Amino acid sequence: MSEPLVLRHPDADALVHAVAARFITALVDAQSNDRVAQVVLTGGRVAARVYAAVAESPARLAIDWRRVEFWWGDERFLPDGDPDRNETQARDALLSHVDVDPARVHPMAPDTGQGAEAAAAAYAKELAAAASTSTSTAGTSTSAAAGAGGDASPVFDVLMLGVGPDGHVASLFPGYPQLAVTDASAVAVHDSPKPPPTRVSLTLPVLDRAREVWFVVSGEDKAEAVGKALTGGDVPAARPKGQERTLWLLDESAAQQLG
Ligand SMILES: O=C(O)[C@H](O)[C@@H](O)[C@H](O)[C@H](O)COP(=O)(O)O
Repeated sequence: MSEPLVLRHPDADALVHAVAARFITALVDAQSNDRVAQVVLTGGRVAARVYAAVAESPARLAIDWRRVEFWWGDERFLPDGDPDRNETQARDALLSHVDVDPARVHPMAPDTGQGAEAAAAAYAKELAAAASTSTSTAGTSTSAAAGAGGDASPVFDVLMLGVGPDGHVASLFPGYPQLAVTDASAVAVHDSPKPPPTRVSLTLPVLDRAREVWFVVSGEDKAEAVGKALTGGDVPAARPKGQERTLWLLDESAAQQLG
């Protein structure tokens, strides 16, 4: 597990474009090792700006988008196409603008009446299936990472996370039971303090399975959560760590409690 590296940016615009450049470079680097790049997207306003900046960057053409596997760290459990879904946001800002392989885009299921628990179980199976087919041979993704229980998943190259003012990441909220789940890769969340109330989220063991975990945070309303997370405070954002790197990518507003 890697210790956090904090990178500060003058303002939100600089942060968004620096993260977009880093995202593009990370995908190019992963593909230069003859691997399918595995990325986990997040929701939220900052993430949407990063995706749009990637879509606008001429450097995006350096990526073979058909050899990028897209996952989500969490999803708002809403009907398909709902503008508040993280999938809708990512498709509108980025995925619809580059030549992705639809078979390599793995959204969490929308609300079709089956319940969030079924959606979480289905995603866990999808992650496990991807883990079982991941090999180190050329042209496919990285070696799998089998979890202790039902939390197998591929090894992700980049896992992006936003952070809430309460220190939540993905849809893992302070004091919620999902933080303690270690025998499943995805869980349903009910009564979320951040609307909508029902969500699906990856669990902490899976978030830790990324080579790099990136916290992308902007705004003074996040400063307290950032300060707590980086000083061992009891917030969910203090927990995820990358296997190789853990980056806190902040604008000065979000970093103001770091001194
Ligand atoms: O579904 C969600 O809402 C996100 O996954 C959530 O974890 C988000 O990343 C943070 O709440 C930050 O959101 P903002 O960037 O909009 O503040």
